[in-house]
Amino acid sequence: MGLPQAAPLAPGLLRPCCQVVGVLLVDSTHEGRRPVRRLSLNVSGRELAPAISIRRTFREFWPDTRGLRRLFAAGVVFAVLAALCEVAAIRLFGYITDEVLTTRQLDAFWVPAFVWLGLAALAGVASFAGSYLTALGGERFLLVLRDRVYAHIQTLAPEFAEKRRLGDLMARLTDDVEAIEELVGSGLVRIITTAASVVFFAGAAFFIRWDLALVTMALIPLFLVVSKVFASRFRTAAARERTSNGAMNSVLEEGLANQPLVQAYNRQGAESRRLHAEGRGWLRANMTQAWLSGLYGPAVQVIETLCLIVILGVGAWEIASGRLTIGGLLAFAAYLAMLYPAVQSLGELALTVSEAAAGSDRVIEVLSTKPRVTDAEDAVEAGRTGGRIEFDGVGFAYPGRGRPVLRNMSFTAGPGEVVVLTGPSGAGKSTLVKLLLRFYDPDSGRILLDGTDIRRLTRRSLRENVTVLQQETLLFSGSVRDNIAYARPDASLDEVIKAAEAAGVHDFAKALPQGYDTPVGQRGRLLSGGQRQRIAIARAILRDAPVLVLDEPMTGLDEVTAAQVMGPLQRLMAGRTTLLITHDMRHVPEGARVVRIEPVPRGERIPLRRVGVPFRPFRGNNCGTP
Ligand SMILES: Nc1ncnc2c1ncn2[C@@H]1O[C@H](COP(=O)(O)OP(=O)(O)OP(=O)(O)O)[C@@H](O)[C@H]1O
Repeated sequence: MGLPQAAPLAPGLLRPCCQVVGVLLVDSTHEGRRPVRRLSLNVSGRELAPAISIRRTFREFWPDTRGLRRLFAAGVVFAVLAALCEVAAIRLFGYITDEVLTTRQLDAFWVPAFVWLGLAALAGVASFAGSYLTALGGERFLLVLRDRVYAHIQTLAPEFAEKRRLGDLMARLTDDVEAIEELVGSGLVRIITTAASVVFFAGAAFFIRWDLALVTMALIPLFLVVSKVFASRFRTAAARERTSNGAMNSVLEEGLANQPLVQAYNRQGAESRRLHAEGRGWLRANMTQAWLSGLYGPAVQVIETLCLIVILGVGAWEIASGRLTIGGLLAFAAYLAMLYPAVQSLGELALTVSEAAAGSDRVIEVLSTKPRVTDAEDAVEAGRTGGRIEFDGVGFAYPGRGRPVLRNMSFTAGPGEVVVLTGPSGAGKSTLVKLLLRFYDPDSGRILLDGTDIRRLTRRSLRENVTVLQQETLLFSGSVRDNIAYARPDASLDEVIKAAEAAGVHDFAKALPQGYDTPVGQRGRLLSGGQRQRIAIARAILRDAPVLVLDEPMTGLDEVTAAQVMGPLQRLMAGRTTLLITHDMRHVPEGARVVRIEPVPRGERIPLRRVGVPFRPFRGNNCGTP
């Protein structure tokens, strides 16, 4: 968001002439640029954007413009061509004034008039081509950037997203990425073409009368001072607007995502008031921007008027003494009428650039977050394993938390076996799964898959061997078929139906309005809990991994539904290594081995993370078989 644009650079060749013919020769096209209303730059906290480094921004993102630089270069060339046409057209206007209007020689009118028309057409085409190519380059750059940031976030453990508010991450992937584009892509084109326009219009004015040009150029710093005075205030107002916009989006996102909770607890009024309070903050921030925009235009107009009055005064004197023609004066004034907005634009660009760099800081922060767990350099592909799991003296504390969650945890589970992990809430059962999937590595001990330490395997191949059925069934908003095939997008419809039959999905899916193509709604909310669970089981069957982790698979299901799910679950478990996390021993299959996990007592500490250091046992063991 920048200050209101004082005047577009290449709005058409007639504009300068209209201004010149007008009484005050003042550019009257000032319009407050409506602030772009985006998602927030900062949703997670109230602090404004951190310090910026433009050089760092270019170092980080310039390589992403590879393949697009020709588009940007062509954008510059066409925009510069359009500006040159403007320069030539103004010159023609001066010529027509002196050779046709003053002398009343109508014959001399036609040639310059047609050339002028030709220039207007050329400028129009060049201007169109310039803005189209720049937009194309800019949009493609955005695509590359967004893909890159999103792909990076996907390499980070789920903890990264869990610790942040969704709105904040969304803002980084949308607004902030856009801000970078405005600096490194189209912004750069704008800077170059605006600077070129300044040189052209100033050069043309100097060409007509260098001494007069020097006098009027002396007033240029006034524009820069005004821009500077307004810029800092505008930046603060814009940052505040983004912060309150973000807060508002967060309230909206949370309120809509938790609508059933809001309505069940009769909190509709409270949620509306929360939105209203944030909306008022947004309103205030926008009003500050509005009055700054409103004031900026007239302030600039006064300076422009002052400049043009000086030109007219000095010009009249020069004409009277025969050193300047009327056409020369009008062309001179027209060049200045084009030059001042261009200078002003440069001042505003500094603001746009600094704002854009603020957004880029937030994206760089994401990109510089390194995954806690990476593949070892000599990591090997696991291939399809037998699925034998061994936890060998595993100890773990979440980063930043001194107190360990797991301590000296040992157990094994082999193919065809069901190991039930049970214990009080918070004992660390789900943490075991995160370690098994290598979202984290243990601080001590090791986890083996078919006898190989999982730190020696690539994460991708390790995870291909493990299927997790989460406590909260996770579905996407696609169709029933999409959700089952998520496990293997290349699966045929027959394979999907086979998995669906084994999971008890087929009967209810057939009865849905569009069968397997019926949308399941946001997070599968158009289905019942039991149906969602069975779709998740079908997905797991289709995936066919040797290790299966069931995290409270019956949570939220009534007895009848739980019984319906039990059959498909047992089919799914058959022949696999199953870790069943549950508090509810009613659904534990016969012959299952039970491992009870106790919370680590308070006051127990864990040595700092030393991956690869031989295991040193702690006192006691928080794992046992009851
Ligand atoms: N990302 C995290 N960062 C820090 N602490 C965490 C994180 N996730 C879980 N914890 C903490 O680790 C402990 C164990 O959590 P975990 O989810 O493994 O327990 P659980 O045995 O699965 O509990 P439940 O039966 O209630 O699901 C808890 O005290 C929890 O607060």
